[in-house]
Amino acid sequence: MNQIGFEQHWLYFLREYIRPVQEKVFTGYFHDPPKALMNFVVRYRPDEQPFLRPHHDSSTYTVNIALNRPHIDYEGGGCRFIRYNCSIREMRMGWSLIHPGRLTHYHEGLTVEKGTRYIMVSFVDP
Ligand SMILES: O=C(O)CCC(=O)C(=O)O
Ligand SMILES: [Fe+2]
Repeated sequence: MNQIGFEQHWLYFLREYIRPVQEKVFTGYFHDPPKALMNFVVRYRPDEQPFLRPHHDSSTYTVNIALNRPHIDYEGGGCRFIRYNCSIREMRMGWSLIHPGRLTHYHEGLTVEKGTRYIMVSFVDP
C-alpha cells in the first residue's frame, strides 16, 4: 500500500470500517488505532504466481478483499482453509474475508487457471 500511495487510506478504512467488525467478532481485542504493518496487493496469474502454498499469516487476523471478479476476470482461485476443508471461491469484488492468521487457520491460495486475480491483504494486530 505504501508503494502505491494507499497506506493512509487503508489505515483510515481499517479504523472506520474494520475495527467495529473486529470488536463484534473478536471480543476483547482492542488497540487504538488497530496496528497493521503488512498491507499489500497479491496478483495471481497462471504463468506467474498461480497459487500460494499452505501457510499461516503473521497476523492476529487477516483481511482479504477481492479486487476483481471471478468468472469474468479470472477462473479458479480462492482461499482454502485446510483444517476445515472450507474454500471461499466466489468472492465478489469489494467483499472481504476476515480470518484469524495463526494457529487455527492454516490456509492456501488456490490455483488461478485463467486470467488475473487481484486481492488486497492486510495483516492486523489489534
Ligand atoms: O488467495 C487468497 O485468497 C489467500 C491469500 C493469502 O493467504 C495471503 O496473501 O496471505
Ligand atoms: Fe495467507
